[in-house]
Amino acid sequence: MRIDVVSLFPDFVRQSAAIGVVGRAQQRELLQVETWNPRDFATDNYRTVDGRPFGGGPGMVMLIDPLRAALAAIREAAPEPVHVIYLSPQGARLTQKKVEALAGMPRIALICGRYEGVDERLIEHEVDEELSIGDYVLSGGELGAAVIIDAVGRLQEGALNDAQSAQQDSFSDGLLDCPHYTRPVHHDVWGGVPEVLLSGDHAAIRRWRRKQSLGRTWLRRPDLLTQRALDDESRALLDEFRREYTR
Ligand SMILES: Cc1cccc(C(=O)NCC2(NC(=O)c3cccc4nocc34)CCCC2)c1
Repeated sequence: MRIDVVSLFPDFVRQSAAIGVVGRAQQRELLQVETWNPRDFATDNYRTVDGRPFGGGPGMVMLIDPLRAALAAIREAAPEPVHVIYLSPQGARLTQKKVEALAGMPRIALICGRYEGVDERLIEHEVDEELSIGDYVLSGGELGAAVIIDAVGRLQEGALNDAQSAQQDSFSDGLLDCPHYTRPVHHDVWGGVPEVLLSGDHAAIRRWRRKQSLGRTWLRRPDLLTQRALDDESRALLDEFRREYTR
């Protein structure tokens, strides 16, 4: 999969995609991330990329033409069609379901806003969808691009090892993770590790972890539970957790 990113801060995007799982996916050519700076497509001597907003008011708006020229260069760089995403607080909230859809595409382009954003006509004529990583104020869309690159990159076939795949699967079935513990078995200040994890009874451990995931999801993110049906075993485990919890 190829991801092209349009950003005034290409180094940030490139460096964040060069580490860890995504960095290795790039080295193994499971993923290709290219960055494009609109400033390189500005035609005036000052390499202008922003303009004053019509209607007045504070701040600047990113100009259409440098962005449009960068997108044209992106399209020309490879034959496959490009799905163009503008990272924006006005976008639909990014979900794992959306990430999985994007991960199956041959190419996506990510446009990162700065200043007050981009000229609306660029969005109307060049953008296929707007996506948001959350409801808070950011300085630019680059963190959104980094999130998409990571979430989509790790889903490329062969990118994850078994441990990482297991972690991926646990959230992918829509639940929060269970608690994790490591040595020491007894900590002088914080006590011990749940006995079942030391028992070697792998069926009981699996059951305990599933019950913890269900219980923590119920306690902390009940909204995630309404989005998915639970099979009989999970329903029984959650009921058991809830009975113990309210005791
Ligand atoms: C709730 C709210 C209301 C109004 C403005 C803003 C705001 O933060 N405006 C600033 C910009 N924000 C983002 O790009 C951005 C922000 C948040 C999530 C995102 N997911 O992708 C890109 C995202 C837009 C132009 C430059 C940065 C936020």
